Formats: sequence, structure tokens, C-alpha cells
Amino acid sequence: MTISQNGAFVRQPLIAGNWKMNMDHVQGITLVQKLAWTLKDHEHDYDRAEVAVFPPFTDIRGVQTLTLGDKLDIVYGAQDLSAQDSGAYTGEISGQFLKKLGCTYVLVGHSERREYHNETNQVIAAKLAAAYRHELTPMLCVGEGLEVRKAGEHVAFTLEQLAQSLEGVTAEQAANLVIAYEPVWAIGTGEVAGPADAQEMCAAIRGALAERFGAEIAEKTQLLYGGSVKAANAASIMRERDVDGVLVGGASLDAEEFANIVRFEHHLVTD
Ligand SMILES: O=C[C@H](O)COP(=O)(O)O
Repeated sequence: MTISQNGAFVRQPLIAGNWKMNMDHVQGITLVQKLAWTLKDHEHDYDRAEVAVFPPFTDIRGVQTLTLGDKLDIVYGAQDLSAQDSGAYTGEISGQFLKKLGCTYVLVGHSERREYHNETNQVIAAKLAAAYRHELTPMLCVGEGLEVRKAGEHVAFTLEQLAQSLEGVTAEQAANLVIAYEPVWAIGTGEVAGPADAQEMCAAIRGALAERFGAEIAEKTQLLYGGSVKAANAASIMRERDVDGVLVGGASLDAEEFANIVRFEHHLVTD
């Protein structure tokens, strides 16, 4: 998190909650309502961060109605999209449907998609292209597994994943891109990467973006860390220069806990 001389953030902090396959459409509405109420109580603490949730597809319409109706300062996105726009692709969801439902973001290449649905970097590149066709901001997920980390090859591995996933993305498109570094060994395990680990990788990613798209775009791109983030560890990770936010799984299902992550500035002052 880089702060300029006048105290403003150089890049807006982004706190994102990926609900994964949790919360039906009724529970989803309740969770967003609770989150909105909790955040309202601490308005002064979070008004500088963007808050995004990624509900299951079946919840998105309800979240749209709620956020529009109550004018909530919470944006939302989908957890995946099809590489295709329309047609005989049973079970797939088009980016154009997501755009019509008011989605701002879409997750692309989450490690659970890579692992359980065999999504390769090539598939992910095609999904990024689809996101751009429908004016969604992709949140591209990258990160290494435990074996790669143990072998000390995590930076090279993740940058290669990044390069292949970004195949075909233009500099103009890259101006509208969020990247989440999520080491697979830290997802849902309680094992959290240390702030220095998160910084090392985010700095390497920013360097790779600068080489590919130019320094100006690289400096503007929000880079998030994900993997067992909780209120107790979020602030110390976000304090790092190149970490601009967090992508939270399990802890985003608890409105109080997630709201406390959003209040990271409060923790920056007090911890
Ligand atoms: O998308 C979120 C990540 O997979 C992190 O999940 P987690 O916070 O439950 O470890």
C-alpha cells in the first residue's frame, strides 16, 4: 500500500470477498445486508477502500437488486465466466449476462478453477478476452503450489503463469485489470504467506507488468494478496508497498470479520 505525500493512497485499496460455493440466494442477501450495516457503523474507517463481493451466479440478481435499491457502496462480480459469448455451451455463463446484471468484476483463473476444472493458462487467456469484450474488469488469479514454493521457484513459476494468462491482452486493456496473488498452499489452510512473501511476489508482478505494458500502467494496477486472510493479519499484509488489497475466501462469509478487514486502516494505526 503506497501512500503519497498528501496522505492519499496511490492506488485505491480493494477488499474483495470470494464466497466460493457458499450462500444460497437468500443467505447471500442477508450477508450483504449485514455487511452494509456493519460498514455503515464504521463509515469513517472504510470510505477510502472499495469493497467487492463475488457471490455464486444464482445470488447475483439478488445482490444487484439490494445494492441498487439501497444504494449500497458495495460492488460485485462473478467467480468465473465462459470464454464464449453465446450458443450451445450447456452450463456456461456469458460475460454479457454478467454485464447486464451489473457486475463490475469477474474472477478469472482462480486456483480452484485451474485445479478442479483443468483450466490452463490458454483457457484463462481466452476468458480474459471474453471479460474485456463485455467490459468487465478481470481479477486474474495467479500463484504457486507448495512443491514449487519449497523448491524456491515460486517467483519464476508465478510470472510464467502471469505471462501466459495475459497472452493477447493489450496495454489499453491492461489499464483495466486487477491481479490477485494467491499461493495455493495458503488457500483455506490457515497458512498465511508473510507480509514479506506477499510483497516479494507483488513487486515481481508489478515489475513484469511494467516490462509488458509500461511503467505507468504497472504503477496503477491494483495487486491483491489472497490466502487465509483474516482481520488479524490483513493490515500487516496491506502495509506492504505493492500490496493494494486482499482477496478473502472463508473470512468473507462472516460480515463482522469481513468488515473488520475493510477497516484495515484502523488496524494500521493501532497494531
Ligand atoms: O479467493 C479467495 C482465496 O481462495 C482465499 O481463500 P481463503 O481466504 O479461504 O484462504
